[in-house]
Amino acid sequence: MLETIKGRLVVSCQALDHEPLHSSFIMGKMALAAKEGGASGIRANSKEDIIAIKKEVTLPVIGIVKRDYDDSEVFITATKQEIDELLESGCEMIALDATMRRRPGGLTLEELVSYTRSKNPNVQLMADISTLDDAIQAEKLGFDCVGTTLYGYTKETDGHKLYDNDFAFLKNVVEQVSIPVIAEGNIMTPEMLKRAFELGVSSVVVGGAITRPQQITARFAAQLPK
Ligand SMILES: CC(=O)N[C@H](C=O)[C@@H](O)[C@H](O)[C@H](O)COP(=O)(O)O
Repeated sequence: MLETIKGRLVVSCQALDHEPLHSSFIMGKMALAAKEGGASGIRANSKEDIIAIKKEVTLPVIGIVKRDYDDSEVFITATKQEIDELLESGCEMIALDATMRRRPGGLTLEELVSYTRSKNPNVQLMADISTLDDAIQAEKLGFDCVGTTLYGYTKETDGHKLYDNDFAFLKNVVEQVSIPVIAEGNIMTPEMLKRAFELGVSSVVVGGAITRPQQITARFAAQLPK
């Protein structure tokens, strides 16, 4: 999958159960629309959505399962259960939280990587990181790529946006790791996508700016005359 999406756009088609477009059928059509618009890959949440998406497009899928656990802040592909669901979904790549935060049940990231590799060595692994240390650790653990997905979404990075200071964090990650870097998180415009590629990323994931109408509407509404 990494080769297929190199230099290309991945569209994240996700709507959680509290969002208006929450529906596997709708996410399938969203993926079809993204493909027609030029997407070379899809990022999707849950086995059900991935199966529905694969009925609509042949594009490769980065799969996650978002699930909250009482004993951990980790919610993206946190345990073996989510890995098993994604392996059943047929997605080409699995993305998992690769921060250093405690996982549910005390499972380590290394254990989860080994588990996944042992179950299906052909599925590529994407590390959703929030810090440079996460990225360096992910490379050491054998991830196929890192994504800046959680930058700004952890206690340590709260309040930051990927594009801050002309993508300073992204530049740092690209410089410090030798595996492909995928820019993901608050890529709001085509110009930002272009800038991310200029900084040397392998691919860019865009979600809300394309697939969350409530978010897009709010950005327009914010410009209404007072
Ligand atoms: C923090 C978190 O849960 N991010 C999720 C990761 O899968 C998605 O909700 C994002 O939409 C995706 O990362 C793309 O980012 P953006 O929607 O900003 O283009």
